[in-house]
Amino acid sequence: MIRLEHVSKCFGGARVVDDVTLTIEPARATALIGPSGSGKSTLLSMIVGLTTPDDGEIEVARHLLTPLSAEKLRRLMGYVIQEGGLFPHLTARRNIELMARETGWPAERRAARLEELLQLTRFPAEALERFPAELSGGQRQRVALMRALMLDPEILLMDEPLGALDPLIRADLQDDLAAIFARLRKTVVIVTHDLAEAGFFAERIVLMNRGRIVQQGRFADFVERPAEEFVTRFVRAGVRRLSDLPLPPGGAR
Ligand SMILES: Nc1ncnc2c1ncn2[C@@H]1O[C@H](COP(=O)(O)OP(=O)(O)OP(=O)(O)O)[C@@H](O)[C@H]1O
Repeated sequence: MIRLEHVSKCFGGARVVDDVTLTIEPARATALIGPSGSGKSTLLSMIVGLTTPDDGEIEVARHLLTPLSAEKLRRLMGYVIQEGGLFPHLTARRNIELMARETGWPAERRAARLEELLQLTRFPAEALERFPAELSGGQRQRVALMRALMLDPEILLMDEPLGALDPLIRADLQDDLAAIFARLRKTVVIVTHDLAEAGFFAERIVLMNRGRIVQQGRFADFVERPAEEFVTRFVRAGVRRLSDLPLPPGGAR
């Protein structure tokens, strides 16, 4: 479980995360949505301990996140940053194995875990020796996901993992990611600015605007009980595209 209590962050005098209190339930996916600049990435970066809040408290797996505890707690979290963040001078294999090598995993253990991940993400083994620039956008995202999952963290944080992909590859990866989330049953927080995508991946959706949470709940709550005019507008903009998406595993949206 992840718990945020009255968390705020300012950059250059602007409050980009403003008094956010939020509980993220374990073993399920939560989508963090909102327009560009609403503070989603900053919130994720604070949860993973890379950005320090100015105010408030964050607890990860019942441990208080502090500059001292951050490094240890980060081991519980796999983090996929926007655009994947792969090291361009390392092959796909080296990118994926990076943390396991640093942690001192022997070669057999790394190979066994890599094999599981290749199956999970449907990544072709023969592409492991390629560099990120030699992979397609969708393959790069699969590599970034494998890297985040290598140490089998309890929590998976993904910042716009599908943002830069063309629509067909995006739809493929949406299907695969939804299936992976359902299979792994990890605590997943996925950032998107797309309501349709949020509804596809996550039972629980948290909508942010200007650094604040304006509403949280299921997709239907946003449609049937919008908390304010902004939610209605956001839903209207998103719903036009929702009918284009396949149903998630289990059927209901
Ligand atoms: N390191 C930083 N220094 C200064 N300003 C920052 C920094 N990081 C983020 N900001 C600002 O904070 C605000 C929120 O940014 P953030 O990236 O968290 O929003 P977002 O909702 O994730 O947006 P997007 O969907 O475009 O990624 C923006 O105005 C951004 O310019």
